[in-house]
Amino acid sequence: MPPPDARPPVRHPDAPEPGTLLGAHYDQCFGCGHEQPHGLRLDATAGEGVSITAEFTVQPAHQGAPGLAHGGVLATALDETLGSLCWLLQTIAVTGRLETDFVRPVPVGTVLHLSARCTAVHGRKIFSSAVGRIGSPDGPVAVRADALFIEVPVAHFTDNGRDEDIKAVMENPDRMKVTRAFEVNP
Ligand SMILES: CCCCCCCCCCCCCCCC(=O)SCCNC(=O)CCNC(=O)[C@H](O)C(C)(C)COP(=O)(O)OP(=O)(O)OC[C@H]1O[C@@H](n2cnc3c(N)ncnc32)[C@H](O)[C@@H]1OP(=O)(O)O
Repeated sequence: MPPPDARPPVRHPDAPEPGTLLGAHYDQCFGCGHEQPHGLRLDATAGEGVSITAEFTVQPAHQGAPGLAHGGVLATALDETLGSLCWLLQTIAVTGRLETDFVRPVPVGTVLHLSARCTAVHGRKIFSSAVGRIGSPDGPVAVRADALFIEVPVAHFTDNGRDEDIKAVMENPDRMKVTRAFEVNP
């Protein structure tokens, strides 16, 4: 829960307009990267205020039980959607805590409609919530989550990421949309 002196989130003046398809922040991201063969390839769209909508289709590679999505995959979809809120805050942040409720089983082939909103900001801490619905934006709730993201410097990635992957991004910054959008210079 946000502390009492947390402030409401403020949409950054340079945030993408509502309705803008955000695209992958990194082509190898398991959540949104289009070069990641078994990833979720989640497509997120900027909403009003500090909110996001996103969709992903559950593939056979995402199974846990036969014909059903793995819970970890569903948590990833929530995590990725919540992470996309950073575009609207124009902040670089990572998940510190993700509390997930699995409400209904999600069959393979389902289009999961996700929505996320930032609820409060306190210093480096970003509080947010998300929900995933089956089949349509008004469909039955399958999963929901509350999250705490923590703002980090770029050094979080350059100091900790595997060298060859960091080097590959530095050699071709277009592989990582974030480096362009936030004018990050690793
Ligand atoms: C070339 C490169 C370009 C890079 C361009 C950028 C790319 C952008 C990609 C983004 C990608 C997104 C993808 C999807 C989102 C993921 O999945 S991100 C991946 C999963 N997450 C992680 O790997 C994070 C691992 N954890 C950590 O590194 C560290 O624990 C953290 C989260 C950075 C926090 O460490 P810290 O900076 O030392 O902060 P710390 O002082 O401990 O905590 C700060 C505050 O947060 C609170 N806090 C911290 N953790 C927690 C927790 N788990 N529960 C409750 N409170 C907590 C603390 O109590 C503290 O509160 P206050 O005292 O200020 O009130």
